[in-house]
Order: sequence, then C-alpha cells, then structure tokens
Amino acid sequence: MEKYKVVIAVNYIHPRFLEMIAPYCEIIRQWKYPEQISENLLTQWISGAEGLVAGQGSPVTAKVLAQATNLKVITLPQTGYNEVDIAAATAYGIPVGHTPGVLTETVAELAMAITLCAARDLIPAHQFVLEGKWMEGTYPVFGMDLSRRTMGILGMGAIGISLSRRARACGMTVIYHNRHPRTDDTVRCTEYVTVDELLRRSDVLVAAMPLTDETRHMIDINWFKKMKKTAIFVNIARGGVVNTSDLITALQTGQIAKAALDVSEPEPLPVDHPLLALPNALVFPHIGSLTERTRRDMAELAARNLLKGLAGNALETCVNEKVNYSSNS
Ligand SMILES: NC(=O)C1=CN([C@@H]2O[C@H](COP(=O)(O)OP(=O)(O)OC[C@H]3O[C@@H](n4cnc5c(N)ncnc54)[C@H](OP(=O)(O)O)[C@@H]3O)[C@@H](O)[C@H]2O)C=CC1
Ligand SMILES: O=CC(=O)O
Repeated sequence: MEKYKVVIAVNYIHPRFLEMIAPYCEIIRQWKYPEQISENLLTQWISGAEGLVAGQGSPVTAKVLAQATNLKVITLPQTGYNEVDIAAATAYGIPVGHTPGVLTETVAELAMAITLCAARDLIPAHQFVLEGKWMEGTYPVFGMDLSRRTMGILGMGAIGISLSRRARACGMTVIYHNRHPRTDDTVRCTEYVTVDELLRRSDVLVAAMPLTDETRHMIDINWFKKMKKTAIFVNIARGGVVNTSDLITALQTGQIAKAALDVSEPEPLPVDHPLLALPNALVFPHIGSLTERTRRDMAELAARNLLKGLAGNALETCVNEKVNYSSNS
C-alpha cells in the first residue's frame, strides 16, 4: 500500500501521534527547530502533501493553501485554530481537525491553579522560604481570598463552563460574557452580563475565548480602566487577545492588581521582555493542557482526524464542518 504523504509543520509532536500514523503515512517534511516555520518554506513544502500537521506557530495562510493542491486534510493537535486561515481552507474544501473536549477539564484546572497562585501570592511565598527569609519573620504580603469574590469569564465555552464549576466550588459568584447568552443548563448559577458590567464587577477576569479577527487585542487599556484596581486578570486563551503593552501599563500604574498568564504574545516570551520584570505578573509557558494523559488523548484524536481525512472519511472534530467529508457524501 502506498503511504499518504504528510508534512509536519509544528516543532513538537507527541510520540503517540507518530506511532499511530506510522503504518499509513510517510512524513515527507518535518519542522524541528524552536522558532516557527516561515510562510515561504511552508508554501514550498505543502505542494506534495496530502496531510498537514499544523498548530502553534505554523502559518497556514491563504498563500500556503493556494499551493496545497493535493491536500486532503489539516490536523491540529490542539483546540485553538487561529494559526489557520479557516476561510481559505473552507474555500479549498479542506477540513481542519482540532482537539476540543479532551483537554477541557485539564485547561480549566490550570486556569484555577494560576488564579489561586496569583490571589494567594503562592510563588513569591515559596521563593521567600527558599531564600531563607522565613527565618527573619513571617511572610509580609496579604493574599486575596476567592470566596465571596466574583469571577468574570469572557468566553463561556467548554473551558469557561468547566472553570465556572471550579470557581463556584471555591465560593465565587460567576458572571460571564459571550456574543450570545447561553441558553443551556451548563450555565446554571451563573449570570450573563454586558462587557462593561463584566469589567466593573469582576475580582478575577478570565479570558477564555478564541483568538479571532474580532478578539485580537480586544482587551486594552480602555478595558483595564474599567476594572477594579484590586482585580486579577487571567489569560488562558491566547496572548493575542490582549494588547500586551496596555497590560504592562495597567500593571505598572495599579490600574489592576495582578495578572496570571498561561499564554503570551509572543511565545515563547524572551527573558528580557518587560512583562517579566513586573512583580505583579505571573507568566507560565503555555501549559494549560500539559499533562501526560491529556496530551496523549489530544495526540490520538489528532491522529484519528488525520487518518480519517486522508481516507476521505469524516473527521471526528472538525472546525469547518461545512467541508467535513461526511457532509459531502
Ligand atoms: N491555554 C491553553 O493551553 C489552551 C487554550 N485554549 C484556548 O481556549 C479557547 C477556548 O476553548 P474552548 O472553551 O474549548 O472553546 P469553545 O468554542 O467551547 O468556547 C469559546 C467561547 O468563546 C465565546 N466567544 C467567541 N468569540 C467571542 C467574543 N468575541 N467575545 C466574547 N466571547 C466570545 C464563544 O461564545 P459566542 O460564540 O457566543 O461568542 C464560546 O462560548 C481556544 O480557542 C483556545 O484558543 C484552548 C485549549 C488549551
Ligand atoms: O493552546 C492550546 C490549545 O489546545 O489550543
């Protein structure tokens, strides 16, 4: 049997993914460097590919897709699909697979964890012990308790809902904003509010929406000015939903109290980036779904989506359902 020709344009791929596709696919090109692959190089590589593995940092633009004459499927071993021009993929009839669902609880758990780290000053407190300062006196910084506070979630989707359950378990009131209020039972005990009300009332504001043309740099200084000066801003969505220099200003001027960020713009964040010089910003290296079990589940779902698409069968989790194979047959 002739193997399908596949290009891997992400610099890390879980071994389980490679193991699952090995009997059916020949990897004709694989990007292995820490920086992201350039649009020009991907444009050259794509012409012979039937399958493309893309994701964090791979620019699957309209220019790249215009050369993808043999491409049957794109698979992303992640949920966010902001790296792919979905309109162009759809126009070319190429289904794009991603991995929602299998990582939801894991990412919500991380969101809750970094919220707690920021609220209770956990990392500086640990540092205080490591530096031997405890011998000189008690830890001098008061934290903020979460119970009887309000969490505002911007983007009440799968991850937002899972996070809202955790926040309520901590005794928080949960309010949220989406473009459309949810009508299902999952948002029971939460309140839909306008953006202005979300900003005004939140003690913790969490960004959990996708990065799109509409949300890019949506959270800016005008938003921070409407927030409480004691508020914590948490980002588990994408760095690009925030104007980073405005966030730095807000943290420097006391417009908000703290930030806890699983994602940043750029990624990776260089060590001399001004965000890292701020004592009230906690930055984590995009580890929302980084557990052994979840990454394996994501790898397996991404591999199944690739193999199904290559065989002309419906992807299990498709971003552009309109061009998924089942809807064509
Ligand atoms: N840090 C990490 O490791 C991870 C980060 N992510 C990020 O989290 C994002 C969300 O994932 P998930 O919850 O599964 O996605 P979902 O699609 O389930 O939820 C997204 C929610 O965002 C809302 N939304 C979309 N656009 C806007 C907008 N302009 N303003 C306000 N709300 C908006 C949607 O509601 P409506 O359409 O009504 O507006 C929807 O409820 C992903 O796109 C990804 O970027 C995902 C996984 C891991
Ligand atoms: O950020 C990770 C993802 O799955 O999206």
